[in-house]
Amino acid sequence: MSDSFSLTDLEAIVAARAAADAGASYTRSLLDKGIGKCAQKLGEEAVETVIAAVSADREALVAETSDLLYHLLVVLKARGVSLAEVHAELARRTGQSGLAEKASRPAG
Ligand SMILES: N=c1c2ncn([C@@H]3O[C@H](COP(=O)(O)OP(=O)(O)OP(=O)(O)O)[C@@H](O)[C@H]3O)c2ncn1[C@@H]1O[C@H](COP(=O)(O)O)[C@@H](O)[C@H]1O
Repeated sequence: MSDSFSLTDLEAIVAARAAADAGASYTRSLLDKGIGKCAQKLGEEAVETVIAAVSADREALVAETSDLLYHLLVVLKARGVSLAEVHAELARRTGQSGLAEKASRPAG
């Protein structure tokens, strides 16, 4: 399973669990607390990922990145944004260097 498991699979799990009973699902209980709590958890996991990266703890970095991606998908679900929209934006950006994009921005 892990070989083919993707963020799209996790997005589908989050969507299914959003319709579950809050007592049986962390996802549903988090969504019930509102976008503020979902976003707070995302921020916490981002900080924990940064700490794992800086401390060069490879195992922790994998674990914290997994928490971060899960909580990102919960926030996207809370805001009704699909992973397909994110994929489309990433695809739109391919072919342009990040440096070229930065240079094309208005000064300021
Ligand atoms: N990938 C995850 C995942 N990653 C992290 N977490 C949970 O995120 C929570 C946050 O971690 P913390 O250490 O901050 O926990 P905490 O202090 O208890 O959290 P809060 O009380 O602050 O919310 C933990 O309870 C983790 O279990 C996840 N919960 C669910 N999933 C996926 O979602 C699926 C559905 O889960 P349920 O919605 O619970 O059925 C699971 O099978 C997984 O595939």
